Amino acid sequence: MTFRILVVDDEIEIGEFFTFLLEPYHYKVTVAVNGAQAREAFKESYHLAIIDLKLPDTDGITLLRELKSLQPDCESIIMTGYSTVKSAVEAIQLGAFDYIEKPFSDLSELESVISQALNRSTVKNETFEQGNQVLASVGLVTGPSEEMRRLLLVAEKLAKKDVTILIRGETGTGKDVLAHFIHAISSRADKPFLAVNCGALPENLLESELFGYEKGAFTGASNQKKGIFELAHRGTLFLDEIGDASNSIQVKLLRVLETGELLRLGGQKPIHVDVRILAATNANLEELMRLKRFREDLFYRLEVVTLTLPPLRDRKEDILFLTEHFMVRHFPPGRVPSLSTEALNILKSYNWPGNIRELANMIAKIAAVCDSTVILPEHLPLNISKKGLISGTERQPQIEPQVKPVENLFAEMEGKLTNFIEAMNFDSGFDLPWFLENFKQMEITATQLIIERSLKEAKGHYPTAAEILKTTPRALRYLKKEKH
Ligand SMILES: Nc1ncnc2c1ncn2[C@@H]1O[C@H](COP(=O)(O)OP(=O)(O)OP(=O)(O)O)[C@@H](O)[C@H]1O
Repeated sequence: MTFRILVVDDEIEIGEFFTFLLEPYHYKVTVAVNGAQAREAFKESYHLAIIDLKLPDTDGITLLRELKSLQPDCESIIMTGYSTVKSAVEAIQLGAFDYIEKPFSDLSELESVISQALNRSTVKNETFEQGNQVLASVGLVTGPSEEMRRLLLVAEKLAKKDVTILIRGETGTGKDVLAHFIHAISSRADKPFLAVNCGALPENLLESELFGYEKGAFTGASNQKKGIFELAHRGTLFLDEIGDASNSIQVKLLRVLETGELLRLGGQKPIHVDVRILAATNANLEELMRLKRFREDLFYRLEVVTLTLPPLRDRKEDILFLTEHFMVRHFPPGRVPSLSTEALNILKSYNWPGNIRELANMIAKIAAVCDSTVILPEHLPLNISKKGLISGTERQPQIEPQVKPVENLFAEMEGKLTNFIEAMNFDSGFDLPWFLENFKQMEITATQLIIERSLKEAKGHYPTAAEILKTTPRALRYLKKEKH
């Protein structure tokens, strides 16, 4: 079979190059040097189109769209330079098979991408198989949600490219598991994957954790220690909660990202590191940049490509799948219950501020107390069944709240707390009484903040404030005095 290939690039040499590269395979290569010629060429049918993103009279994305609508079976590969990687990702989302970066440094890789694209129907299944196995090995479950499927497809393509990826999404949407997936499917899979939570450690500890230190760099530095960047050499480093990194850490991170070199604390000699960076955040980095709390230069370095995980409330079709997965995980084997339609409907109408983490925790709690063979609405926690039922039975459209519901606070705090506690060092013990005492202090602070807020709303009028807080003026005065 003779494959017909269309190459669209304004550099004549590129067209000549592909003709030279592909003719020995007896492929028929047609070259177009601009959009007009490409559109003329679209009158013929092709098995594959290799399209440059930047063209004098149009752009590759527009051509790709037109080609997809005229010849849906024609595969496409996008050619891009470093500055246009973002558009290449958009092309993959539009259904392009892959993107290749110019200048071409590895001809065998180029040939391999082309032959994979030409054999897509068979290769597609293999890639999917591989993707599925890796998904299972990192514990990433997904259901029929089209948005997740597309995101994972793009993640899988990008995983192989070594580009820096910024993973965004609300707390508990699976940023951490997605980072594991990207590493596990990348060419670095057999090298280390190390993660550091930029919000969990005080600045000086984070700095020595990331960059290491030389002997004598500070009191207590009795030995030289490698930082996590060095330990992740040739592997992947996952910078979680990047929005929480201090300014000085941001400056140092930027230096490593720009130069590929770091200095240990107290060190003089730059150390070269080859690390693929994945970063994650649930913070509004644009807002942090506006407030000058996040550096723009670091932001643009990190978000070469952004993958945004949808909140669970926007992928309700996955709820059944995820719930069943967590039931299998948390219930004893042979005693995994089924989920009643009523309970499922409630889960689908709840808005899941803590996303998949909240769903997983809920199932774990049910598993601890319930030995029914069917999960019914009464087995669900009250806060979920009440909210779910209201929006479910009244069939109200799910309107995104303009103001944050208090459940979001708890879900976000639980997320932070889980990450923080996972990152803590228990080597020298843990002072639980001190910890609990501080926690009580937090309760006092929260109470005062809420009282102040309600008094502000009530313009200082205690009875109104008490009404807002569903308490009595007397109790309010008492709390205000007592908890100071
Ligand atoms: N697609 C998924 N399949 C199975 N489990 C998942 C999935 N996504 C998330 N989880 C589970 O939900 C919990 C939270 O996931 P993860 O830590 O990746 O979220 P996150 O977005 O990084 O949260 P945070 O912003 O709070 O750090 C974990 O227990 C994880 O195993």
